[in-house]
Order: sequence, then C-alpha cells, then structure tokens
Amino acid sequence: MNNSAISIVDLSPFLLRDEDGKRKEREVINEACSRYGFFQIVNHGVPLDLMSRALKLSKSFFECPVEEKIKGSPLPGAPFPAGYNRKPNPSYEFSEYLVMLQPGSTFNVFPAKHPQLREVMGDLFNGFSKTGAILESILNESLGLPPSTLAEFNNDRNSDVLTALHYLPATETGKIGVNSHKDVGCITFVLQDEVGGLEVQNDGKWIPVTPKEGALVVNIGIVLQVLTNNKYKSPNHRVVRPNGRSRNSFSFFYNVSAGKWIEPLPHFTKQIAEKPNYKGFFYKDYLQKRNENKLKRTCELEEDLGLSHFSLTL
Ligand SMILES: O=C(O)CCC(=O)C(=O)O
Ligand SMILES: [Fe+2]
Repeated sequence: MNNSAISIVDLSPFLLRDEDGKRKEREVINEACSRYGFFQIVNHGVPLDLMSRALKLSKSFFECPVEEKIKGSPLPGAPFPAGYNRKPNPSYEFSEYLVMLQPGSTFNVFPAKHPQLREVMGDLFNGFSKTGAILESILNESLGLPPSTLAEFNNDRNSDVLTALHYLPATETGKIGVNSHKDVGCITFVLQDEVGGLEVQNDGKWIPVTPKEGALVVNIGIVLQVLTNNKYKSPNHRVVRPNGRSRNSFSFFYNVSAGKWIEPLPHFTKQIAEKPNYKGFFYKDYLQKRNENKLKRTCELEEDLGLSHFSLTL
C-alpha cells in the first residue's frame, strides 16, 4: 500500500504498448509533475537484482575506513569531482558520496578494493539512461509537445552523472543529510534503500517519499521547470538522516550539457499568450550561480540556490 501523497506510476503500459494503460498512467504523471514534481515508478526496466546488488556493494564500500575510501578521491585537475567525496563532518549537512560520469570516462575513479563497483555502477548508469529516454518521451507526450521536442533539445548524454550516497545516522547536533535544494538537469532518478529520510516540500510542508521496494523515485529538475514555464515543478527536497541507522541511495541526473541555452518554450508562452517566468540563460551560468551560493551557505536554509537569479516574476 502507498500511504504517501507521492504517486506510484506503473511504466509497463509504455513498455508493452498498452494504449489504455498509457493514457491512465500519463494522467497520473501529469498531475504529479504539476503538483509535486515528484513521483515513483515501478516496472521501469532497470533490473531489480542490479538495483539490490548496487545498494549492497555501495554499502560495503562506505563501511570501509576513511583512509581506504579517500584512495578513490577525484583525480587532480579533473573538470568534475568524479570519485569519492565527503562533506565536512560536523557541518549543517553531512553525506559522503561516490560520483561517476559516463562509463568509460577517463575521469572516473573507483576504489581499488571494490573492483565490482565499476561494472555494477556502469550497468546502473546505462539502465537509468535508458529509462531516462523513455520517461522523457512520456513527459513530452503528457506536456502535449510536438514529438521528440525534449529528446532533440536534450540530445547529449555526456553530462549525465550517477552518485552513490551514504548518510550516517542523525546526531544531536546534525540531522540533515542533504539540505533543501532543487535538482539540476531535466530528470533525477533516486534509488533508495528501505531506511527512508527523503522528503519533498509541498505548500510549505515536508512530505516523506516512502521507500517502496523495486521502485525508483523520479524528481523534476530545474531545466524542465524553466522549459515548461512552471507547468512542471522542480520542488525543494532534502534528506533527513535517520535515527540509529545509516542510509544508502543512488541519484542519477539525466542532465543537459553546460553550453545549452535554456528558456521557456513557445508552447508554454507565446503560443498560449503567457508571459515567460524566466529570462533565457546558458545552463553553465546557472550552475556557476548555484555553486557560488552553495559555497556561501553555512546553515540550514530553504531558499533557492540559483534559479531565482533568472526569474522574471520574483
Ligand atoms: O539520497 C537521496 O535520496 C536524494 C539525494 C538528492 O536529493 C540528490 O542527490 O540530489
Ligand atoms: Fe536532489
């Protein structure tokens, strides 16, 4: 039973070409994206045994002593911190994570003592990437866009990122794993273990995204919010560290390339006589603004990290 406000969507009608089923699930997706920007998917095509192997392996990696883990730190001079990273502990938020770029990228760093991680994370990356393309085409339809609009807009997969995350149990001084934020890119997938702690903000309240075995969480990124002129929401979400247990998850960012120009599509502005809510911007300029604000942040805040800079309506 799903007793959370966050919908569960069955993707099997899209994989089996069941037209009635597709229509029904598309409506649920449309409502979930317009209202929450979050939903969960089942029968998504990513093999369940791969998902559980990946969670088990990352758990055993993060259980290693820190001296072992830092051997997988990012390569000096790498343009992106692929490899093992940790936030300062204690700080207002704490997690440790292992970042992976496209399988085959020379910047990827994997811990020598966990050689299977390269293969398993590579398979997971490819599985998420396939599901990303399927979901993007479903969203294209549920938004009523001309066929392949989103796929043609977002046609470079080199900026996609997979992250394995580990959160330590809450302490008296810290309970936040990842502070409130909106995700970059188009779509994020989260594979979470059974522990819980992921929350999405809606109407000022924090709603738990209850773990469901075999499901993936889908989260709309800021790029889709801007392209759709706010029709689809990119919500604030956070991870609250659990009491007495650690938590493991994976995030996959179905991203766009840094050089992309992002602005509300005419379908959601001119064609329906609506004013744009954002001025256009290069994606890399948004990322830079977001990083600057992130570095300045020293406490738990719920404000936006970068998008407000390009808003025309705030
Ligand atoms: O660990 C999670 O459940 C989600 C983490 C997250 O929000 C992110 O990586 O952007
Ligand atoms: Fe996130």
